[in-house]
Amino acid sequence: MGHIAAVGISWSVKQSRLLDSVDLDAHDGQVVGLLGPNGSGKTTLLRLLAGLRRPDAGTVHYDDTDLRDFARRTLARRLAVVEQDISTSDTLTVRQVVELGRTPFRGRFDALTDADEQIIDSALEQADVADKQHRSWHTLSGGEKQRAQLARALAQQPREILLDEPTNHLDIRHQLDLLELLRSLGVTCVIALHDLNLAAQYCDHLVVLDHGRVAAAGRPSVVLTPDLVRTVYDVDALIDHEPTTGTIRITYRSARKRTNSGIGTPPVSADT
Ligand SMILES: Nc1ncnc2c1ncn2[C@@H]1O[C@H](COP(=O)(O)OP(=O)(O)OP(=O)(O)O)[C@@H](O)[C@H]1O
Repeated sequence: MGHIAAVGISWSVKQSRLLDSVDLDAHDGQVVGLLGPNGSGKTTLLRLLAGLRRPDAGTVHYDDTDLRDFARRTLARRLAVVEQDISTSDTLTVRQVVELGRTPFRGRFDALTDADEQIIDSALEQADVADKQHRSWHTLSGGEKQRAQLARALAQQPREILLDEPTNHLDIRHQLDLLELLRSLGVTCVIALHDLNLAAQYCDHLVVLDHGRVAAAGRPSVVLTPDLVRTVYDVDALIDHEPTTGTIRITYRSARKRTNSGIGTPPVSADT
């Protein structure tokens, strides 16, 4: 369960092609990082994977089922989406927001069951917002809202989760907590990320977009090369392995420094 396969996805607005023949494969329980500079097409691709937009070409399958064949409610019973723009009614409490995660499993006028309440309690705990559950949504900080949205997604007990930069408001402790939690769930995840080091540390597989095309895809150790970082991000980087864990480690160096002094070479003083 939980295989996402997108093949040959293209999408255009007016004359501009925002995605061009993009493939993305997320196997059961894999954490797939979606990387790329601002405007490279990450959010657009996630929206197409979520069925919020229809591709002009290509297909998306969840296990053996074409996304186009899912009833909305059936899809919502397996797929959770954590979007970047958090638009939730200000009048709700945090717990009420998280309760929304149970909507696909309830009749319109059904009360929450004890089992629902337990799932909600557990989601609030996992996302570390249990102590905020009775607060009004609008009183939360950006990072707390982001964690509460994660709790709502977890309350869906999804097989797959799509997350658009879920760590951008989080302090480092909560960034690590979130990625470790996602890894431990065994749920298939596609996560748009900007932090290449976190991607290297927590993702099984990476897809790097550049101007709407896949620039590279594969294991982090294969994908994250100085060449890739230079070509896609226009940044010079030193890439080595963290000595204790062996994880890929990226140290950024600006292109200007390289031009002046060369990578890894200290600037030459005028009087030497
Ligand atoms: N509806 C639209 N009409 C016109 N252009 C659009 C539309 N939606 C997205 N774009 C453009 O498509 C490109 C890709 O946008 P997208 O939001 O997918 O990028 P992203 O990789 O998620 O960027 P970021 O890292 O900044 O969040 C951008 O140049 C954006 O301006």
